[in-house]
Amino acid sequence: MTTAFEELLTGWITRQRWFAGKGRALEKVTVVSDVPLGPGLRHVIVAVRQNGHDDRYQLLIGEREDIPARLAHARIDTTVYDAVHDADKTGFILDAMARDAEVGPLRFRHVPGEVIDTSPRSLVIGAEQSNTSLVFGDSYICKLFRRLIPGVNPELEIVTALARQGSQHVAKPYGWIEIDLDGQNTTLAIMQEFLTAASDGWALALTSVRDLYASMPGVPAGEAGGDFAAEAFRLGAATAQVHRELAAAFPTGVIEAPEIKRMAETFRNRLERAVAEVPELGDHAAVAHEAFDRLADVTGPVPVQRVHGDYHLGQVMRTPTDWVILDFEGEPGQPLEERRALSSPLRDVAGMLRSFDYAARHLLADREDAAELAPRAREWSQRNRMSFLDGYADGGGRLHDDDDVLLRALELTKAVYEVVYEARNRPTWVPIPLSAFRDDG
Ligand SMILES: Nc1ncnc2c1ncn2[C@@H]1O[C@H](COP(=O)(O)OP(=O)(O)O)[C@@H](O)[C@H]1O
Ligand SMILES: O=P(O)(O)O[C@H]1O[C@H](CO)[C@@H](O[C@H]2O[C@H](CO)[C@@H](O)[C@H](O)[C@H]2O)[C@H](O)[C@H]1O
Repeated sequence: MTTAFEELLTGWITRQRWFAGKGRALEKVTVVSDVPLGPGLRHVIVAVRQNGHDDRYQLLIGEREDIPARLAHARIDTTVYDAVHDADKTGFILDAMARDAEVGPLRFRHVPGEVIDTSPRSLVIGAEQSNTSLVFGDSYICKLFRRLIPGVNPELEIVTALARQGSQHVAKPYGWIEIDLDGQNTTLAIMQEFLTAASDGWALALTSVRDLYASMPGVPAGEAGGDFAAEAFRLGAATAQVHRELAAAFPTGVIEAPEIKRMAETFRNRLERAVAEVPELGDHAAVAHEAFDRLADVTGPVPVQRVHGDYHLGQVMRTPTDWVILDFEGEPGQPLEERRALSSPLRDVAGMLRSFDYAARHLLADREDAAELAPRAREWSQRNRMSFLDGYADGGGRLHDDDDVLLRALELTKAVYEVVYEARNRPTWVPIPLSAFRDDG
C-alpha cells in the first residue's frame, strides 16, 4: 500500500531537474530506506518504478511545522521539503564527515589526513545538473548523487587516484558518503575543494561566441575579441595530461578487430533505440550508419584506458592557472560497469569536439538572424575544435592512423546520445545535436 508520503513524492519527483526517468510513465514510488539524521532531517532512498523497472533516488527530507519563505521553493508539502536547500540542516554532512560517523547504514568518511572545517554554511548551486551540489562557503562542494547505481562511483575512484598522484587538473577530494546497496559499497556523495576563482568552460565559450556574433560581419573569429582558441588549445593539452595520468593510475589495454566490430554494433544498436524514441533522428540515421560501418572495418589495435566518459565544456573549469576537470562519473544513464570499462581516450576528445559545436549553435535558436549567423557558428566551432586537437597533440595526446574514422564514429554516437538526452530534458535543444549529422553542419 502506498503511504501518504510516497504519494506526495510521486508528484514532486518527476518535476525535479535531476530526475532521470523523464519521458516514461511513473508507476509507483516506494520508500526503501528512511534514516533519521537529526531533528527534522531524514535521509531517504526511494525506488521509482517505470516500465516495470525500479530506479533508486536519494533524498534529504526536512520537516518543519512552518516552512519559512526562504524555503518555499523547496516545499514538497505544508511541512515537508527538500532539505538540501536548508543550510540550518546541511551542516550535518560536514560534522558527520569530520567524525567519520556511521548513522544507521550510512557511512560518512573524510580523506585520511584532511581536516574538515565544519563552520561553512551551504548553498545549492543553480546548475543544470543530473545531481545536486551543495557549496559550503568558499571551501567545499559536495555532490549528492541523485539516481543511485550500486557500486563505488567512478568519480570518487578517479579523483582520489589522480589527487594521490599529485594531478594539477582535478579538484582535491575531502570526503564522501557511502552505503551498502544490493551488497555493494555504493557512493552517495563526494565532497571536493570548491574552486572559487574559476569559471566554467561552457560560460567562457559562450562569452566568446557572443562576442563573435556581436562583431561586424566579416570579422574573422580570431580577430573578434574574446577569441577562445588559445583556451581551447590549453584545454586540449590539459586533457592529454589527464589521459596520461589516468593511464598511469589504472589498467590500460588495446582492442583489436573483433572488439572494434562489436563497438560498431553497439553504436548501431544505440542508434536504433534512439530512433525509436526520437523519430526525427531517423532522417539522419544513414550518415551515422555509414560512419559505424567504416568503424567496423578498422582492424586496430586501438589503445584503451579509463577515460572521463561524459566530457564537455560544462565539466571543465578555468582557474587562474589552468584547466581543472570535473565530474569523472561517465554518462549518468549508463550502467556502472560500462562507465568503468576501458575506452579509447578519443571518446573524451569526441565529447569535447561536440561541445564546441553546442556552444557555437545554441545561441542561434532564438535569433531572427540565425541563418546569417550560421556560417559564423561553423567558423567558431571549426576554429576551436582544431585548436583543441592541436593542444591535445602538443600535450602528448596520442593520435593514430585510424583515428579519423574512430573519432567520427565516436562523435556521432555521442550526438545520438545527446539527441535522446535533449529530447528527454530540453526538447527545444534537439536540433543542436541533429546538426552533427548534416554534411553542411
Ligand atoms: N570543485 C568545484 N569548484 C567549483 N565549482 C564546481 C566544482 N565542481 C563542480 N562545480 C560546478 O558545479 C557544476 C555541476 O557539477 P558536476 O560535477 O558536473 O555535476 P553533475 O554531475 O550533476 O552534472 C559544474 O558545471 C560547475 O559549475
Ligand atoms: O553534466 P552532466 O553529467 O549532467 O551531463 C549531462 O548533461 C549535459 C548538459 O548539462 C549534457 O551535455 C550536453 O549539453 C552541453 C551544454 O549544456 C554541451 O556542452 C555538451 O556537449 C552536450 O553533450 C551531457 O551530454 C549529459 O550527459
